[in-house]
Amino acid sequence: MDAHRRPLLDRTPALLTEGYAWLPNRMRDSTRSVLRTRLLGRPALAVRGPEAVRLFYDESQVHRHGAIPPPILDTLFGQGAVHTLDGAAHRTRKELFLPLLEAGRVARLTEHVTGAWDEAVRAWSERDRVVLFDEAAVVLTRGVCDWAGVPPGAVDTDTLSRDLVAMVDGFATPGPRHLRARRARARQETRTARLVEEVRAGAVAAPADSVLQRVARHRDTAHGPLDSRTAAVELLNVLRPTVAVSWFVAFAAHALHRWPAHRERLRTGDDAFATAFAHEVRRFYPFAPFLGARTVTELSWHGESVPAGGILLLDVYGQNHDEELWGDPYSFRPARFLDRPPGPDELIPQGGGDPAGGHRCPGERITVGLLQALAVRLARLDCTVPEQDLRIPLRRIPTRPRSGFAVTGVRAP
Ligand code: HEM
Repeated sequence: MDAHRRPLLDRTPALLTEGYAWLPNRMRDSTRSVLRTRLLGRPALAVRGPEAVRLFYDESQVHRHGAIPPPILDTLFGQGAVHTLDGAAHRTRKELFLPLLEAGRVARLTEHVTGAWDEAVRAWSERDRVVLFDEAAVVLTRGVCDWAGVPPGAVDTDTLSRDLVAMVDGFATPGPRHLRARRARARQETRTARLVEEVRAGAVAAPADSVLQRVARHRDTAHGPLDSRTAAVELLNVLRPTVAVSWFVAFAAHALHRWPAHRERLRTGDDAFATAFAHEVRRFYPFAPFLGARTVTELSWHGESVPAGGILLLDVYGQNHDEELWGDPYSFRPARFLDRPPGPDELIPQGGGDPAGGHRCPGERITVGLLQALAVRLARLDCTVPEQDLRIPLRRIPTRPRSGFAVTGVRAP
Protein backbone atom coordinates (compact mmCIF):
# COMPACT_ATOMS: atom_id res chain seq x y z
CA MET A 1 0.00 0.00 0.00
CA ASP A 2 1.37 3.50 -0.89
CA ALA A 3 2.52 5.50 2.10
CA HIS A 4 -0.13 8.17 1.55
CA ARG A 5 -2.92 5.59 1.29
CA ARG A 6 -2.16 4.05 4.66
CA PRO A 7 -5.22 4.83 6.82
CA LEU A 8 -4.52 7.37 9.53
CA LEU A 9 -6.82 8.22 12.38
CA ASP A 10 -8.93 11.29 11.67
CA ARG A 11 -7.59 14.18 13.80
CA THR A 12 -10.64 16.45 13.72
CA PRO A 13 -11.45 15.71 17.41
CA ALA A 14 -7.83 16.55 18.38
CA LEU A 15 -8.14 19.87 16.56
CA LEU A 16 -11.33 20.65 18.46
CA THR A 17 -9.77 19.87 21.85
CA GLU A 18 -6.22 21.19 21.34
CA GLY A 19 -7.00 24.29 19.25
CA TYR A 20 -3.94 26.30 18.23
CA ALA A 21 -1.54 23.73 19.68
CA TRP A 22 -2.85 20.84 17.55
CA LEU A 23 -0.48 21.16 14.55
CA PRO A 24 2.55 22.67 16.36
CA ASN A 25 2.37 19.85 18.96
CA ARG A 26 2.57 17.24 16.22
CA MET A 27 5.06 19.14 14.07
CA ARG A 28 7.44 19.18 17.03
CA ASP A 29 8.21 15.51 16.35
CA SER A 30 9.06 16.21 12.72
CA THR A 31 12.49 17.53 11.76
CA ARG A 32 11.25 18.37 8.26
CA SER A 33 8.37 20.75 9.09
CA VAL A 34 5.88 18.45 7.42
CA LEU A 35 3.16 16.26 8.86
CA ARG A 36 0.85 13.70 7.27
CA THR A 37 -2.53 13.50 8.97
CA ARG A 38 -6.29 13.22 8.33
CA LEU A 39 -8.82 15.97 8.77
CA LEU A 40 -12.58 16.01 8.12
CA GLY A 41 -12.30 12.48 6.70
CA ARG A 42 -9.65 13.45 4.12
CA PRO A 43 -5.91 12.81 3.91
CA ALA A 44 -3.97 15.95 4.69
CA LEU A 45 -0.42 17.25 4.65
CA ALA A 46 0.56 20.10 6.95
CA VAL A 47 3.54 22.26 6.00
CA ARG A 48 5.24 25.42 7.20
CA GLY A 49 8.11 27.74 6.26
CA PRO A 50 8.56 30.32 3.47
CA GLU A 51 9.27 27.63 0.86
CA ALA A 52 6.09 25.79 1.88
CA VAL A 53 4.15 29.06 1.59
CA ARG A 54 5.10 29.20 -2.09
CA LEU A 55 3.79 25.64 -2.54
CA PHE A 56 0.55 26.53 -0.76
CA TYR A 57 -0.06 29.45 -3.15
CA ASP A 58 0.80 27.49 -6.31
CA GLU A 59 -2.49 27.27 -8.21
CA SER A 60 -1.24 24.41 -10.38
CA GLN A 61 -1.05 22.25 -7.23
CA VAL A 62 -3.93 23.37 -5.02
CA HIS A 63 -7.35 24.97 -5.38
CA ARG A 64 -9.67 26.69 -2.92
CA HIS A 65 -12.98 25.53 -4.36
CA GLY A 66 -14.30 22.79 -2.08
CA ALA A 67 -11.56 23.39 0.49
CA ILE A 68 -13.51 25.39 3.06
CA PRO A 69 -16.03 23.34 5.09
CA PRO A 70 -19.67 24.57 4.79
CA PRO A 71 -19.96 25.50 8.51
CA ILE A 72 -17.10 28.01 7.99
CA LEU A 73 -18.70 29.44 4.84
CA ASP A 74 -22.07 29.74 6.60
CA THR A 75 -20.53 31.83 9.39
CA LEU A 76 -17.17 33.42 8.62
CA PHE A 77 -16.92 34.03 4.86
CA GLY A 78 -20.36 33.53 3.26
CA GLN A 79 -21.28 31.20 0.39
CA GLY A 80 -19.70 32.16 -2.95
CA ALA A 81 -17.09 34.39 -1.28
CA VAL A 82 -13.82 35.37 -2.98
CA HIS A 83 -12.06 32.93 -0.64
CA THR A 84 -13.64 29.98 -2.52
CA LEU A 85 -12.70 30.96 -6.09
CA ASP A 86 -9.81 29.86 -8.27
CA GLY A 87 -8.04 31.04 -11.43
CA ALA A 88 -9.65 33.71 -13.61
CA ALA A 89 -12.85 33.82 -11.51
CA HIS A 90 -10.76 34.56 -8.43
CA ARG A 91 -8.69 37.27 -10.09
CA THR A 92 -11.79 39.04 -11.45
CA ARG A 93 -13.52 39.00 -8.05
CA LYS A 94 -10.30 40.00 -6.31
CA GLU A 95 -10.23 43.24 -8.33
CA LEU A 96 -13.05 44.37 -6.10
CA PHE A 97 -10.68 44.23 -3.11
CA LEU A 98 -7.42 45.52 -4.58
CA PRO A 99 -8.16 49.23 -3.96
CA LEU A 100 -7.99 48.30 -0.25
CA LEU A 101 -4.22 48.13 -0.70
CA GLU A 102 -3.94 51.83 -1.71
CA ALA A 103 -2.15 53.96 0.88
CA GLY A 104 -4.69 56.82 0.56
CA ARG A 105 -7.62 54.53 1.35
CA VAL A 106 -5.81 52.96 4.30
CA ALA A 107 -5.07 56.46 5.63
CA ARG A 108 -8.70 57.58 5.23
CA LEU A 109 -10.04 54.50 7.00
CA THR A 110 -7.52 55.05 9.80
CA GLU A 111 -8.79 58.65 10.15
CA HIS A 112 -12.41 57.46 10.37
CA VAL A 113 -11.53 54.84 12.99
CA THR A 114 -9.25 57.03 15.13
CA GLY A 115 -11.92 59.78 15.02
CA ALA A 116 -14.49 57.26 16.30
CA TRP A 117 -12.01 56.06 18.97
CA ASP A 118 -11.29 59.59 20.26
CA GLU A 119 -15.02 60.28 20.49
CA ALA A 120 -15.59 56.97 22.29
CA VAL A 121 -12.85 57.68 24.86
CA ARG A 122 -14.75 60.79 25.96
CA ALA A 123 -17.85 58.63 26.56
CA TRP A 124 -15.83 55.94 28.40
CA SER A 125 -14.69 58.55 30.90
CA GLU A 126 -18.29 58.76 32.08
CA ARG A 127 -18.53 55.00 32.72
CA ASP A 128 -17.13 52.97 35.61
CA ARG A 129 -15.73 50.18 33.52
CA VAL A 130 -15.35 49.40 29.83
CA VAL A 131 -14.28 46.20 28.06
CA LEU A 132 -11.81 47.23 25.37
CA PHE A 133 -12.53 44.30 23.05
CA ASP A 134 -16.25 45.18 22.86
CA GLU A 135 -15.64 48.91 22.61
CA ALA A 136 -12.99 48.53 19.90
CA ALA A 137 -15.46 46.44 17.85
CA VAL A 138 -18.06 49.25 18.03
CA VAL A 139 -15.45 51.92 17.17
CA LEU A 140 -14.20 49.87 14.20
CA THR A 141 -17.77 49.25 12.99
CA ARG A 142 -18.54 52.98 13.04
CA GLY A 143 -15.30 53.85 11.30
CA VAL A 144 -15.49 51.21 8.59
CA CYS A 145 -19.18 51.85 7.80
CA ASP A 146 -18.54 55.60 7.32
CA TRP A 147 -15.49 54.92 5.18
CA ALA A 148 -17.20 52.21 3.11
CA GLY A 149 -20.09 54.55 2.25
CA VAL A 150 -22.76 52.72 4.27
CA PRO A 151 -25.32 55.49 5.00
CA PRO A 152 -25.67 56.22 8.74
CA GLY A 153 -29.39 55.38 8.81
CA ALA A 154 -28.96 52.08 6.94
CA VAL A 155 -27.55 50.06 9.84
CA ASP A 156 -27.69 49.91 13.60
CA THR A 157 -23.94 49.94 14.32
CA ASP A 158 -24.27 48.29 17.75
CA THR A 159 -26.20 45.30 16.34
CA LEU A 160 -23.95 45.13 13.30
CA SER A 161 -20.86 45.20 15.52
CA ARG A 162 -22.19 42.35 17.68
CA ASP A 163 -23.13 40.32 14.59
CA LEU A 164 -19.77 40.81 12.87
CA VAL A 165 -17.95 39.75 16.05
CA ALA A 166 -20.27 36.73 16.39
CA MET A 167 -19.50 35.58 12.82
CA VAL A 168 -15.79 35.43 13.66
CA ASP A 169 -16.18 34.14 17.20
CA GLY A 170 -18.35 31.15 16.26
CA PHE A 171 -16.93 29.84 13.00
CA ALA A 172 -14.73 27.08 14.43
CA THR A 173 -16.68 25.62 17.33
CA PRO A 174 -19.85 23.53 17.28
CA GLY A 175 -22.48 24.62 19.82
CA PRO A 176 -24.12 27.88 20.87
CA ARG A 177 -21.33 30.16 19.58
CA HIS A 178 -21.69 28.58 16.15
CA LEU A 179 -25.48 28.97 16.13
CA ARG A 180 -25.08 32.63 17.08
CA ALA A 181 -22.64 33.05 14.19
CA ARG A 182 -25.09 31.47 11.72
CA ARG A 183 -27.96 33.68 12.87
CA ALA A 184 -25.74 36.77 12.72
CA ARG A 185 -24.67 36.01 9.16
CA ALA A 186 -28.21 35.27 7.98
CA ARG A 187 -29.45 38.54 9.51
CA GLN A 188 -26.66 40.71 8.11
CA GLU A 189 -26.64 39.11 4.65
CA THR A 190 -30.36 39.82 4.32
CA ARG A 191 -29.95 43.45 5.43
CA THR A 192 -26.86 44.07 3.35
CA ALA A 193 -28.40 42.50 0.21
CA ARG A 194 -31.38 44.85 0.66
CA LEU A 195 -28.98 47.81 0.90
CA VAL A 196 -27.23 46.74 -2.34
CA GLU A 197 -30.62 46.49 -4.08
CA GLU A 198 -31.55 49.99 -2.85
CA VAL A 199 -28.26 51.38 -4.18
CA ARG A 200 -28.87 49.71 -7.55
CA ALA A 201 -32.42 51.07 -7.65
CA GLY A 202 -31.17 54.59 -6.86
CA ALA A 203 -33.12 54.71 -3.58
CA VAL A 204 -29.89 54.99 -1.56
CA ALA A 205 -26.89 57.03 -2.69
CA ALA A 206 -23.50 55.36 -2.39
CA PRO A 207 -20.56 57.81 -2.44
CA ALA A 208 -18.50 57.68 -5.65
CA ASP A 209 -15.78 55.02 -5.54
CA SER A 210 -16.84 53.86 -2.07
CA VAL A 211 -16.70 50.14 -1.22
CA LEU A 212 -20.52 50.09 -1.24
CA GLN A 213 -20.67 51.55 -4.74
CA ARG A 214 -17.93 49.25 -6.05
CA VAL A 215 -19.67 46.16 -4.65
CA ALA A 216 -23.03 47.20 -6.11
CA ARG A 217 -21.46 47.72 -9.55
CA HIS A 218 -19.00 44.84 -9.65
CA ARG A 219 -19.34 42.41 -12.55
CA ASP A 220 -17.75 38.97 -12.64
CA THR A 221 -16.89 38.58 -16.33
CA ALA A 222 -18.34 35.13 -16.68
CA HIS A 223 -21.51 35.72 -14.69
CA GLY A 224 -22.46 39.40 -15.09
CA PRO A 225 -23.23 41.55 -12.02
CA LEU A 226 -23.13 39.85 -8.66
CA ASP A 227 -26.50 38.74 -7.35
CA SER A 228 -27.39 40.88 -4.36
CA ARG A 229 -26.68 38.08 -1.87
CA THR A 230 -23.13 37.57 -3.18
CA ALA A 231 -22.61 41.34 -3.27
CA ALA A 232 -23.69 41.39 0.40
CA VAL A 233 -21.26 38.56 1.18
CA GLU A 234 -18.38 40.57 -0.30
CA LEU A 235 -19.35 43.84 1.40
CA LEU A 236 -19.42 41.91 4.66
CA ASN A 237 -15.99 40.53 3.70
CA VAL A 238 -14.69 44.08 4.08
CA LEU A 239 -16.72 45.11 7.15
CA ARG A 240 -16.30 41.87 9.17
CA PRO A 241 -12.51 41.51 9.03
CA THR A 242 -12.04 45.22 9.71
CA VAL A 243 -14.07 44.81 12.89
CA ALA A 244 -12.00 41.69 13.66
CA VAL A 245 -9.04 44.02 14.24
CA SER A 246 -10.66 44.32 17.71
CA TRP A 247 -9.03 40.94 18.51
CA PHE A 248 -5.63 42.50 17.85
CA VAL A 249 -6.58 45.61 19.84
CA ALA A 250 -7.33 43.41 22.88
CA PHE A 251 -4.01 41.61 22.31
CA ALA A 252 -2.17 44.94 22.02
CA ALA A 253 -3.70 46.05 25.35
CA HIS A 254 -2.58 42.73 26.84
CA ALA A 255 0.98 43.21 25.52
CA LEU A 256 1.21 46.77 26.90
CA HIS A 257 0.00 45.52 30.27
CA ARG A 258 2.49 42.62 30.41
CA TRP A 259 5.45 44.48 28.92
CA PRO A 260 4.83 48.14 29.89
CA ALA A 261 8.29 49.23 28.69
CA HIS A 262 6.87 49.41 25.13
CA ARG A 263 4.34 51.97 26.24
CA GLU A 264 6.78 54.90 26.37
CA ARG A 265 8.06 54.43 22.87
CA LEU A 266 4.55 54.09 21.45
CA ARG A 267 3.33 57.15 23.31
CA THR A 268 5.88 59.38 21.58
CA GLY A 269 4.29 58.48 18.25
CA ASP A 270 7.47 56.80 16.88
CA ASP A 271 5.99 55.51 13.60
CA ALA A 272 8.61 52.87 12.85
CA PHE A 273 8.23 51.41 16.32
CA ALA A 274 4.41 51.45 16.08
CA THR A 275 4.62 49.46 12.81
CA ALA A 276 7.04 46.98 14.40
CA PHE A 277 4.73 46.67 17.42
CA ALA A 278 1.74 45.96 15.13
CA HIS A 279 3.71 43.24 13.30
CA GLU A 280 4.79 41.67 16.58
CA VAL A 281 1.20 41.60 17.91
CA ARG A 282 0.10 39.88 14.68
CA ARG A 283 2.98 37.39 14.92
CA PHE A 284 2.95 36.63 18.63
CA TYR A 285 -0.76 36.36 19.43
CA PRO A 286 -2.92 33.56 17.98
CA PHE A 287 -5.62 34.33 15.44
CA ALA A 288 -5.84 32.18 12.27
CA PRO A 289 -4.50 28.73 13.30
CA PHE A 290 -3.91 27.37 9.77
CA LEU A 291 -5.18 27.66 6.22
CA GLY A 292 -6.42 24.84 4.00
CA ALA A 293 -6.52 24.17 0.25
CA ARG A 294 -7.56 21.15 -1.84
CA THR A 295 -4.82 19.27 -3.71
CA VAL A 296 -5.51 18.96 -7.43
CA THR A 297 -2.66 16.52 -8.09
CA GLU A 298 -0.76 14.11 -5.90
CA LEU A 299 1.68 16.25 -4.01
CA SER A 300 4.95 15.39 -2.25
CA TRP A 301 6.79 17.54 0.24
CA HIS A 302 10.00 16.62 2.07
CA GLY A 303 9.36 12.90 1.81
CA GLU A 304 5.63 12.89 2.62
CA SER A 305 2.79 12.90 0.13
CA VAL A 306 -0.92 13.48 -0.15
CA PRO A 307 -3.16 12.34 -3.04
CA ALA A 308 -5.26 14.54 -5.32
CA GLY A 309 -8.46 15.53 -3.49
CA GLY A 310 -6.62 15.72 -0.15
CA ILE A 311 -5.93 18.80 1.93
CA LEU A 312 -2.80 20.92 2.12
CA LEU A 313 -2.62 22.77 5.43
CA LEU A 314 -0.43 25.81 5.97
CA ASP A 315 0.51 25.91 9.65
CA VAL A 316 0.08 29.67 10.23
CA TYR A 317 0.37 29.71 14.03
CA GLY A 318 3.28 27.25 13.90
CA GLN A 319 5.17 29.30 11.31
CA ASN A 320 4.68 32.51 13.27
CA HIS A 321 6.30 30.71 16.23
CA ASP A 322 8.93 28.75 14.34
CA GLU A 323 12.28 28.86 16.14
CA GLU A 324 14.21 28.56 12.90
CA LEU A 325 12.56 31.70 11.54
CA TRP A 326 12.35 33.85 14.66
CA GLY A 327 15.03 32.58 17.06
CA ASP A 328 13.09 33.49 20.20
CA PRO A 329 9.48 33.02 19.00
CA TYR A 330 7.91 33.12 22.46
CA SER A 331 9.47 36.48 23.39
CA PHE A 332 7.30 39.49 22.59
CA ARG A 333 9.96 41.66 20.96
CA PRO A 334 8.74 44.31 18.47
CA ALA A 335 12.36 45.39 17.88
CA ARG A 336 12.84 42.24 15.78
CA PHE A 337 10.96 44.09 13.02
CA LEU A 338 12.80 47.41 13.37
CA ASP A 339 15.99 46.47 11.55
CA ARG A 340 14.37 44.18 9.06
CA PRO A 341 10.78 44.32 7.78
CA PRO A 342 9.32 40.79 7.53
CA GLY A 343 9.73 38.91 4.25
CA PRO A 344 6.35 38.36 2.52
CA ASP A 345 6.36 34.61 3.12
CA GLU A 346 7.81 34.72 6.66
CA LEU A 347 5.18 36.58 8.68
CA ILE A 348 1.86 35.06 7.62
CA PRO A 349 -0.96 35.87 10.09
CA GLN A 350 -2.95 37.06 7.04
CA GLY A 351 -1.65 34.51 4.54
CA GLY A 352 1.38 34.58 2.24
CA GLY A 353 2.27 35.23 -1.38
CA ASP A 354 0.90 38.17 -3.36
CA PRO A 355 -2.43 39.78 -2.44
CA ALA A 356 -3.10 40.79 -6.07
CA GLY A 357 -2.43 37.45 -7.77
CA GLY A 358 -3.26 35.02 -4.95
CA HIS A 359 -5.46 34.66 -1.90
CA ARG A 360 -3.31 36.69 0.51
CA CYS A 361 -5.44 39.03 2.61
CA PRO A 362 -6.01 42.35 0.81
CA GLY A 363 -6.69 43.97 4.19
CA GLU A 364 -3.21 43.44 5.64
CA ARG A 365 -2.10 47.07 5.15
CA ILE A 366 -5.38 48.21 6.66
CA THR A 367 -4.86 45.91 9.63
CA VAL A 368 -1.31 47.16 10.24
CA GLY A 369 -2.39 50.79 9.75
CA LEU A 370 -5.34 50.51 12.16
CA LEU A 371 -3.45 48.47 14.71
CA GLN A 372 -0.49 50.83 14.90
CA ALA A 373 -2.75 53.89 15.22
CA LEU A 374 -4.84 52.26 17.93
CA ALA A 375 -1.79 50.87 19.76
CA VAL A 376 -0.48 54.44 20.11
CA ARG A 377 -3.87 55.48 21.51
CA LEU A 378 -3.88 52.51 23.88
CA ALA A 379 -0.42 53.47 25.12
CA ARG A 380 -1.68 57.00 25.78
CA LEU A 381 -4.95 55.89 27.41
CA ASP A 382 -5.12 57.17 30.97
CA CYS A 383 -6.93 54.41 32.91
CA THR A 384 -6.59 51.65 35.51
CA VAL A 385 -6.39 47.94 34.75
CA PRO A 386 -8.38 46.17 37.48
CA GLU A 387 -7.91 42.56 38.61
CA GLN A 388 -9.41 40.30 35.92
CA ASP A 389 -8.90 37.04 34.02
CA LEU A 390 -6.39 37.87 31.29
CA ARG A 391 -5.62 34.28 30.35
CA ILE A 392 -5.70 33.55 26.61
CA PRO A 393 -6.89 29.94 26.22
CA LEU A 394 -5.15 28.23 23.29
CA ARG A 395 -7.93 25.65 23.05
CA ARG A 396 -10.40 28.30 21.96
CA ILE A 397 -10.42 29.32 18.28
CA PRO A 398 -10.44 32.26 17.87
CA THR A 399 -9.09 33.12 21.28
CA ARG A 400 -8.68 36.40 23.18
CA PRO A 401 -8.03 37.53 26.76
CA ARG A 402 -10.89 35.93 28.71
CA SER A 403 -12.05 39.21 30.23
CA GLY A 404 -11.89 41.05 26.89
CA PHE A 405 -9.50 43.43 28.71
CA ALA A 406 -11.50 45.63 31.05
CA VAL A 407 -10.33 49.07 32.19
CA THR A 408 -11.71 51.44 34.80
CA GLY A 409 -11.33 55.13 35.59
CA VAL A 410 -10.74 56.28 32.02
CA ARG A 411 -9.79 59.96 32.03
CA ALA A 412 -10.53 61.84 28.82
CA PRO A 413 -7.44 63.61 27.40
C1 HEM B 1 -7.92 40.88 12.06
C2 HEM B 1 -7.31 41.16 10.96
C3 HEM B 1 -7.26 40.17 9.83
C4 HEM B 1 -6.82 38.89 9.81
C5 HEM B 1 -6.24 38.08 10.95
C6 HEM B 1 -7.00 38.40 8.46
C7 HEM B 1 -6.63 37.15 8.03
C8 HEM B 1 -6.83 36.70 6.75
C9 HEM B 1 -6.42 35.41 6.29
C10 HEM B 1 -5.65 34.39 7.10
C11 HEM B 1 -6.84 35.29 5.01
C12 HEM B 1 -6.72 34.06 4.11
C13 HEM B 1 -5.52 34.11 3.20
C14 HEM B 1 -5.51 32.89 2.30
O1 HEM B 1 -6.54 32.23 2.16
O2 HEM B 1 -4.49 32.60 1.74
C15 HEM B 1 -7.55 36.49 4.67
C16 HEM B 1 -8.19 36.70 3.46
C17 HEM B 1 -8.98 37.81 3.21
N1 HEM B 1 -9.08 38.94 3.98
FE1 HEM B 1 -8.20 39.22 5.75
N2 HEM B 1 -7.57 39.39 7.70
C18 HEM B 1 -7.73 40.49 8.49
C19 HEM B 1 -8.21 41.72 8.10
C20 HEM B 1 -8.79 41.98 6.89
C21 HEM B 1 -9.33 43.25 6.49
C22 HEM B 1 -9.19 44.52 7.33
C23 HEM B 1 -9.91 43.07 5.27
C24 HEM B 1 -10.61 44.06 4.41
C25 HEM B 1 -10.85 45.31 4.73
C26 HEM B 1 -9.74 41.68 4.90
C27 HEM B 1 -10.25 41.09 3.78
C28 HEM B 1 -9.94 39.81 3.35
C29 HEM B 1 -10.41 39.21 2.12
C30 HEM B 1 -11.39 39.83 1.14
C31 HEM B 1 -9.79 37.95 2.02
C32 HEM B 1 -9.97 36.94 0.90
C33 HEM B 1 -8.82 37.07 -0.09
C34 HEM B 1 -8.84 36.07 -1.20
O3 HEM B 1 -9.34 34.96 -0.99
O4 HEM B 1 -8.32 36.39 -2.26
N3 HEM B 1 -9.05 41.07 5.91
N4 HEM B 1 -7.51 37.35 5.74
